[in-house]
Amino acid sequence: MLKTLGAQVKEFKKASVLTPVFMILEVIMETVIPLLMASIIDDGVEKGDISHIYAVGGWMVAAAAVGLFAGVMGGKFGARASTGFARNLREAMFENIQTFSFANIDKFSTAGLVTRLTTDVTNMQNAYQMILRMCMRAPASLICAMVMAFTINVKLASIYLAAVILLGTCLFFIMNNATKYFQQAFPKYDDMNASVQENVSAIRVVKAYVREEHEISKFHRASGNIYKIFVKAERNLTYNAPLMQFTVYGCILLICWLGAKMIVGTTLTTGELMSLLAYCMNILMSLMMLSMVFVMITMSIASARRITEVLNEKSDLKNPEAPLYEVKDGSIEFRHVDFAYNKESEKPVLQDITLSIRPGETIGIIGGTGSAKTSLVNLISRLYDVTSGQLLVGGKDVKEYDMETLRNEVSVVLQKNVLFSGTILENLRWGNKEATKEECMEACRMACADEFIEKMPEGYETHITQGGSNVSGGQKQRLCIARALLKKPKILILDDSTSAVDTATDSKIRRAFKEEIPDTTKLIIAQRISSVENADRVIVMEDGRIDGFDTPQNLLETNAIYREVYESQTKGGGDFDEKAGEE
Ligand SMILES: Nc1ncnc2c1ncn2[C@@H]1O[C@H](COP(=O)(O)OP(=O)(O)OP(=O)(O)O)[C@@H](O)[C@H]1O
Repeated sequence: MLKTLGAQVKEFKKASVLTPVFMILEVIMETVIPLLMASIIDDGVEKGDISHIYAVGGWMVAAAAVGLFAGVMGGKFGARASTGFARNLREAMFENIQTFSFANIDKFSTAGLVTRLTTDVTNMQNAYQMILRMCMRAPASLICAMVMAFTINVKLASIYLAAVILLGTCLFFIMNNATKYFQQAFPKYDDMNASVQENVSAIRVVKAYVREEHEISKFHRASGNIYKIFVKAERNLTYNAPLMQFTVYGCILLICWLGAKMIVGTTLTTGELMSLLAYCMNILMSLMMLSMVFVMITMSIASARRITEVLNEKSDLKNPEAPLYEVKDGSIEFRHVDFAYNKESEKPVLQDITLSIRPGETIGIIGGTGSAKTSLVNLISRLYDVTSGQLLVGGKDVKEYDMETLRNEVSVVLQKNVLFSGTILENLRWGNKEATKEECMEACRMACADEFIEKMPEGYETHITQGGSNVSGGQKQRLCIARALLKKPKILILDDSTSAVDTATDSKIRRAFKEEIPDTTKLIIAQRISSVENADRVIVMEDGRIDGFDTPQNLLETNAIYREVYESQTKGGGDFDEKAGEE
């Protein structure tokens, strides 16, 4: 953990070293000042020596100025190192997250990653700043003040020692108890962020189902859990300040009482008594600082652990050592492929899949909900790896390709497609940043997106809001298809990507594919039989297995599921699940 986090501080090594150095310099000045003050009182004020007051007073001002300078510089370097550390952590985490496979993301959950990138990093930033500024300063100040107190008067200094031991022990138990609660708060932040994220991304569904009250109470629960934890933690911390004050005043009273007696007995001077009182404050302030550092460190351990988990997470999809950078063609072959999301699960989602697809073929894939159609196509671009068996693209195992090369050749229009905030043109160029406007328009024409884009007042410069909420479902799907086409892939996968497009436009798109990208292998997952009936062959999926793989005409004669769905949809117009479920 330390090695991983240490790598992110390297850049700020100088600032990380200079901060404690300046803080110690500040402590030295803080220790010297009461001594000078004692000299002013004993040798200047009491003896009426004005020149001594001026001379020592000058040194005192100089020491205070050096202390001020050291404090400011320490603060400045500390802030630079801690904010830089936080920036590096955020960026390193974000970069590593970009390498994550779907399985890695599933492991952490999106909300969990957001909390780690925000709350946990801020926590580490505060802790690091505190550590740099206080970790050396507080013990140094405590030790210096204690040594000075003992040099002045052993008897009175022993009172400090007793107070430090007593107060230190109390603070340790209080802070330890509070920290326990602080550590519990982070997983609760994950829950709250998950609730916010889910609500915001599904706000339309929430409104459509009038579930605002339900969502509010769900959020209140998540937020309330954090509140409860903090109340418990803070309840512990409320003892700190009164306990400190009580000890400080107690010590001052005792020192004044005993000190006054000693002054009368001439075993102590007034100046020494004043320095002792100043050291009393230094000692107790250092204790307070140490207890805060203790809380920050223990709290940050939980965050550090959560951040390190993300930084050390390696994508379970590895690029081969000597990768292939060229995919020969769009042929696909599954050889006895099994696949499970959870390796420990008893039954794989895909079982013994064996099939072969020729380059340029149009393959329809149909099957009931959960029959593993998406899981099947996700393996082709290595969004997940097969659990057993082998998957070949262009005659080579997908694991032999450079991942970027493979994914550039396999274009997937996901079921849950996403548009980003930006113009239509910018969104299209996500598929290929080099694409000219003409190429974008050509792709839109093929995806039948040109008609509605040209009707928009700003055409291709129309701004899309986040998530594509200002375009209709069908328009969004067509834009996503155009974006996928711009990659000019050897394999194009449409995962239920025309479900919101009317049947006439759907067939127009498929015709354009056949005529204009004949060499591209097309895999079309669909619920509508009309979307696959002109395919070269159709895969019928049933419960993670292939129930049939043939031309639509042959399937009509040989495959009961296909025939039933065909008949029900052409005669009755129902969808796949309704009819398959009636079997
Ligand atoms: N990320 C995941 N983690 C664990 N299980 C998953 C995951 N995604 C899908 N599954 C499970 O795998 C099975 C197949 O899901 P898949 O999405 O491949 O089916 P599908 O045929 O595409 O369904 P649909 O037509 O509804 O999209 C389902 O039982 C589903 O619960």
